[in-house]
Amino acid sequence: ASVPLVLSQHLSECRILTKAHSCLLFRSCNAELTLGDRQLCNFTFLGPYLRTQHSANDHCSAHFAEPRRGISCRSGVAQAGAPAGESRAESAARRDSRKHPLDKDDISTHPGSSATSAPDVTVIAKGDHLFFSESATSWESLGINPTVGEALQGAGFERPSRVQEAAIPKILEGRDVVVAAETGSGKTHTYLAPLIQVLLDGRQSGPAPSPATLTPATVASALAEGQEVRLPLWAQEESHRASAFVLVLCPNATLCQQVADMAHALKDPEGGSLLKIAVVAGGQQPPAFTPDIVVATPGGLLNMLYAFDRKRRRRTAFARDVRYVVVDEADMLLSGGFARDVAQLLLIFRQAEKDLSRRLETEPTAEAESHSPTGEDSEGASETRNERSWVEERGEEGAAESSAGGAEWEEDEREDRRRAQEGGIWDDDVLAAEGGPSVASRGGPAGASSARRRERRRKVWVRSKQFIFVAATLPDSGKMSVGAMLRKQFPEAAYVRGGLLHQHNPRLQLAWAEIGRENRVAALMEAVAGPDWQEGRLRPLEERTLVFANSTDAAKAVSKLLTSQGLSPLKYHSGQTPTDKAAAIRRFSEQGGVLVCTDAAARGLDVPDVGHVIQAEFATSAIDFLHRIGRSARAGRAGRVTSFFTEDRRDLVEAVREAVEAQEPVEGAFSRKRSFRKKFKKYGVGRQGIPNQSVGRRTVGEDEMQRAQQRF
Ligand SMILES: Nc1ncnc2c1ncn2[C@@H]1O[C@H](COP(=O)(O)OP(=O)(O)OP(=O)(O)O)[C@@H](O)[C@H]1O
Repeated sequence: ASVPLVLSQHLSECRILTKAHSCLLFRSCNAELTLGDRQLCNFTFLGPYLRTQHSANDHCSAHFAEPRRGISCRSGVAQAGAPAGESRAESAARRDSRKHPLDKDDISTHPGSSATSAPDVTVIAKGDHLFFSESATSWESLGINPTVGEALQGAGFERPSRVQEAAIPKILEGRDVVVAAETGSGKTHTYLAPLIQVLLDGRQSGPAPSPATLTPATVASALAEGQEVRLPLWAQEESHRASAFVLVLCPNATLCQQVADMAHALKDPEGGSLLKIAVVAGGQQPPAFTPDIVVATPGGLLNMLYAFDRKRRRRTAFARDVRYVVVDEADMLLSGGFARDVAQLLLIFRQAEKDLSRRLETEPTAEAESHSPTGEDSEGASETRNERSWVEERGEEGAAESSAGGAEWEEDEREDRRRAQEGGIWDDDVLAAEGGPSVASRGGPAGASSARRRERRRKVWVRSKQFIFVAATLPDSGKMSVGAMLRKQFPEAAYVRGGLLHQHNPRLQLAWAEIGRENRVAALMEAVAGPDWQEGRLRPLEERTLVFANSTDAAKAVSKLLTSQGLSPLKYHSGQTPTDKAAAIRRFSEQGGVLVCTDAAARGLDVPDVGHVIQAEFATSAIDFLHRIGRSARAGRAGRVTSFFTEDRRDLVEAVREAVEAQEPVEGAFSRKRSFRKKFKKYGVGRQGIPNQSVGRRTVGEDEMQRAQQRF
């Protein structure tokens, strides 16, 4: 069992590099570094890092003094990170010249997780369109334990997908990970499986490891080196391990429920769910139990955290106990209308980490019993786990409190939002001054003036939370792109990039047709119902069909049109209640047929065997195009797409089509929108009159039909 040891550029840090079983190594242990027969030093294994001040050369090996979990002894050959004799300036120049390897085509792993080495990026081979990993890859070989492995197999997942193969070991290492991979590649289980395992491990492991492994001295010296130190779950006090939970953020209630259902489907041998899962979306009350996984929309979560909570215990306990934060559909959640809410949440979580870090540097144990993420919860510190639970804050008591303390919480929320807006998670320099008042304890005018007195805070702190960002599209050009911001804010993150990221899936057959007002109804009906529809011979649809329109009105009009022709389409758009939307998805999954929808259904929705995606109106951006077509050909299946477009979308379609036909990423078209439409508006080209469309059968009045056509 040889484990390569990699020494970083300045030989101040060693990192154990293992492919398959890396997770098993991330236990507390002391080890020694030797050079030939000579012992160089003893060192402490801090999470994924080994730290030593000593230089070494090619013949270093690591010996673990304390066997853990069946690993008796492992050793390996060290490779110097920098060529012999290279000066600091030379190595810096070499580093700078390195391109971010997200663009590479072949499978390649770039080890190194410190800020001084190349980013760790795994790019799944471009030429390989398979969904599954090599047959030799098993869940076990990725570090998944038998409990979770059997649960995955029980859910029908015999072996990992390629994205799972690449990303699960990195997540198990406890590092921040960015997974950017094509639609339908299995990203949800990529984070669910390892995080469920880590939580189960945390619940089951025995007493906390000796505090000697993480003393203020070791922490301070590690931080003094200017490097990140991680405090993984295993290194924390048992009570904190027990209360740790996973948060998954998703853009809407449907996707929250879908993730929760996927987690629920992983069963223990008795048929029960492995963990307790709660969905927090919309105006829902917090769950009546203490969940292990919370799947939430940003707005729903903020509502829960800021309402009915006079003593702020819920927010404090939540920020302290959330140890794993997954941002699904990260490009959407970190930009546009969601950005403010998500930045505010991430700011609270990172502030909790920093406050804990401060305590670790001064207090004598691995985690101070009384640590308080936002520095405001002194009374909560001595409470037991159940008493501290954020769930306890729900219910009538909270509702009664709301009228008394409402203004205060609103003040808190305003302040947190202001900070998030000012720069928040995207600008560390505005984070709290060392030793200064906490985020949430600032408020009102006093808070504003203390904010002005903020000092520059050191950027290195003990990391106790793990952040995972997941996306099927990740715009990465320009300083303000989500990709660039993630690189800046999470410089140590490992990346996994799908081979077909931002590309059309070759298992999808694409058809394109420019339509005008005169032929659009016929074209749509033929695409949905087949060429015989004019003769009134409507056959039952053989494949699940999704029809996209660009607005709720257009979706209603298309739906009416299809109904008028004898079809019974289901609908999914933002004009419906959450219950109606959930019912539509359920029926579509169970019975098939046609679902007419807006982009509300474009992202993340996983309905098995959608055979045909029709764009009755072409997407307004290349990103939406990728998400829409990604509802088909999921998990290695095939599918087809019919895209209708009108003249005003011609340039966007051309840009997308060119990339698709060249089998290249469509990134170049990401910024193209409705330039033709804008031109039309600008130069005053009016709408054409709408000629009567002769359709095969009419069950609605002529006027109504005309209105429907006009909107579509
Ligand atoms: N290892 C596996 N074996 C078989 N099926 C799998 C496996 N992993 C995931 N799947 C299935 O693949 C489908 C797509 O998975 P998932 O929804 O996680 O994709 P995704 O990458 O998140 O897509 P999107 O970007 O569109 O959200 C799901 O039906 C899921 O159950």
